[in-house]
Amino acid sequence: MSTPPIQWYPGHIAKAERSLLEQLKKVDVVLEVRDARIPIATRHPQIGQWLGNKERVLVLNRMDMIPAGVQQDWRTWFQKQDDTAYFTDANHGKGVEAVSRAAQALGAKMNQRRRDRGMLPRPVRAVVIGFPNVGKSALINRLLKRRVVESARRPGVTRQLRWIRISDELELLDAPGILPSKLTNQQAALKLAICDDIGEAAYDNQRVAAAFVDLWKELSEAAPTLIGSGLETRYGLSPSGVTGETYLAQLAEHRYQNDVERAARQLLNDFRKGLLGAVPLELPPAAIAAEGQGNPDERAEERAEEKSGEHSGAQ
Ligand SMILES: Nc1nc2c(ncn2[C@@H]2O[C@H](COP(=O)(O)OP(=O)(O)OP(=O)(O)O)[C@@H](O)[C@H]2O)c(=O)[nH]1
Repeated sequence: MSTPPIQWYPGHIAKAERSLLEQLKKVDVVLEVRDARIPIATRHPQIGQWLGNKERVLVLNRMDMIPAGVQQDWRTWFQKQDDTAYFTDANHGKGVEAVSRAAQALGAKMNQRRRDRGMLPRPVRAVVIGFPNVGKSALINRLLKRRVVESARRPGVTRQLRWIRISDELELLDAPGILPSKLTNQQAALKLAICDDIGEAAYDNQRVAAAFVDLWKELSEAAPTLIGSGLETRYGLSPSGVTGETYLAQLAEHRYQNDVERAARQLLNDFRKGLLGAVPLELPPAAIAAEGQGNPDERAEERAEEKSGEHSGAQ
């Protein structure tokens, strides 16, 4: 039997979960950050259970990495699930003010409840959580309007704990909570790996890059105008009619002296840097429907998965 494409280090996963649970104990509100390119895969299946009754604000970061029309379709899709998605570009501070206002509004609600019970109001305590590398530190720095947390390209750089006051109504833990990236859903895990949101895990670049091309093709068939022709434009090679594995071999032959590993790394890096265009790896049903294509069964499955997860915790 061949090895699975992604392998996690059990010690790292257990440690991430322990420190996340510690952080969650201290807060009233959770700012859950997901990657706008993969808003479904970056929803941890256990999130509802971890959040319990805590209020949460849903942030879809890296909005600059998907087309504006797809953002709008996701917004509508989340609204239909009785949820509100706040899109941000934490690198440039876009959309961050709205996230701050949403967290403070939840704080006002909390203080009303405190007053009703004869207690004094206090600032709401919040923490930013999400998978590795989704932009948590960048978002914290933007919320605080200064740099308190290291934001780096390598996953897994954030540590230690302090409260930082954003306003009279809101305090933030300066260290984000990192969601353990171990997922039983291999397709979702592959998307995390493609987007570099997987943290301390070992994976086979060539299998991940081939899976990326296969996914690209699948999405191109469902929504050609949204995915675009970034692969062909950048490498002079079209993925149509070949498997991801063959595409990678052709790319290696065409550009990298048959070095398939180098081709795989380059392909993944180019995507992660946005050099293949603003390409979403998951699409809301409306985006697919607008192009009159797609796989309705898969969409229904995604909807059901999101719904059951969002409602399993008392949110
Ligand atoms: N294009 C784009 N890049 C972003 C955005 N937000 C963060 N980044 C970049 O993504 C990388 C990771 O950002 P971080 O803020 O360190 O992510 P993190 O979630 O704190 O990462 P860990 O500490 O590894 O869990 C950095 O290179 C950021 O500059 C965004 O909205 N758009």
